[in-house]
Amino acid sequence: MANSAQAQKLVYLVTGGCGFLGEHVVRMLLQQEPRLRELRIFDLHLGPWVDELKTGPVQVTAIQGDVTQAHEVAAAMDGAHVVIHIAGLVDVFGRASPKTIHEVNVQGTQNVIEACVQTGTQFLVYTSSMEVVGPNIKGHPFYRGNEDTPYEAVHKHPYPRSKALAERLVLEANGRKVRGGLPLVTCALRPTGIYGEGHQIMRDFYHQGLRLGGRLFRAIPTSVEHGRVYVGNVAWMHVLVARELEQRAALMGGQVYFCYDRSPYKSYEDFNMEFLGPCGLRLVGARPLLPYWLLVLLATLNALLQWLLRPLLLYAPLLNPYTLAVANTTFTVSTNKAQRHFGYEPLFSWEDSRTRTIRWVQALESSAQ
Ligand SMILES: NC(=O)c1ccc[n+]([C@@H]2O[C@H](COP(=O)([O-])OP(=O)(O)OC[C@H]3O[C@@H](n4cnc5c(N)ncnc54)[C@H](O)[C@@H]3O)[C@@H](O)[C@H]2O)c1
Ligand SMILES: CC(C)[C@@H](O)CC[C@@H](C)[C@H]1CC[C@H]2[C@@H]3[C@H](O)C=C4C[C@@H](O)CC[C@]4(C)[C@H]3CC[C@]12C
Repeated sequence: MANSAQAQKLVYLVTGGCGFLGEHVVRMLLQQEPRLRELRIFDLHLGPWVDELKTGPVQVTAIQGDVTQAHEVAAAMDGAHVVIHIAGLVDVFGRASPKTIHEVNVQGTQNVIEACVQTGTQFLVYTSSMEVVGPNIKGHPFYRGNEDTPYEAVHKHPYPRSKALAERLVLEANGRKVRGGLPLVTCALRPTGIYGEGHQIMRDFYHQGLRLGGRLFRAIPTSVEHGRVYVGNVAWMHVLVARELEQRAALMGGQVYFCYDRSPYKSYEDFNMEFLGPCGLRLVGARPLLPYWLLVLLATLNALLQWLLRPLLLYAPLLNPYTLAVANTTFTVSTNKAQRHFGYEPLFSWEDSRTRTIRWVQALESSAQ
């Protein structure tokens, strides 16, 4: 989109801008936000691709930093009009300690909020998660619910707990006075399971299938629906919210929005096969090949092994008691709150999202050969 000089006046800060979702948000901002003068990409691990972005009309500033370090966040925030806070430890596999997950996801978010107040940044978009809601520890299904659907959100696992605490901090900060006396306007976006180019778990499933002779073995009943949303549509919703938050502060401030598109409702495994099937993998079994009690036993053994091996090496398989429980609990959303509040419509159709993801997996195939 042509950037006229007078329109380019805003400075955006994206934390976690080099991650799976972050990279898509960064690229979407450069394509779709004409008011951008400077885009600051703040991440613990900067990607080499960031340098390629520095040739355009928008000033792209890569900042290697840690959201747990308040002074680093404040320095990156100084002069920014909007912050999109994506950085987080997405760990349900026991790779990081509960303390570290809390430090990054909760304290890191608090540092972002305080940096907004100190520096005068007035608009904060937070990437929350469906897991703030559920599935809960009781395994209650959430069937095509929306932002107002009653549900007992009870968490024990460090990751969902941290996302729920962080989201609450963000929503409670809405209306606080920032430097200069204006109110902080915040909102939180809750993606369900994101898929698309760069999704590490999809990559893991693909490589697992290659190792097993092109086969994956069904573990989850086909009847269990799991909400999924294409990364490009999640990125688009972030861009749109960041753009509309100023004009619609009274309506959007302090609100949560599920991220959704027209991706079909399926079991987690059947949904993955939409992309892995065309790339030569086969899902064996019309129903789970093992009884649920045996899967629970195997998941528990994995957790025990992880604990025993931790002093020697990191053993973090996909199957553990938490991932099995989540995979086995229906959690889908059906809402139009984002459309009603700020005119969101998915930018990518299901067919386009599927094609783009298949092409990405196929590229993995060629790089694996
Ligand atoms: N992937 C999903 O299915 C999904 C679904 C819902 C919500 N989310 C949320 O979206 C956000 C991004 O998730 P993702 O899947 O892109 O994960 P990711 O791990 O690919 O990206 C996270 C990014 O944050 C950075 N980061 C981690 N710790 C940091 C720190 N201390 N300081 C600065 N940067 C740090 C990482 O380097 C990485 O680039 C997370 O907040 C996650 O909770 C993800
Ligand atoms: C080994 C089998 C049981 C296999 O089917 C396990 C799948 C399991 C690894 C995934 C099933 C559901 C996923 C989670 C869901 O998509 C939502 C999430 C919220 C987001 O904030 C972070 C990622 C995740 C927790 C996601 C992680 C993988 C699953 C548990």
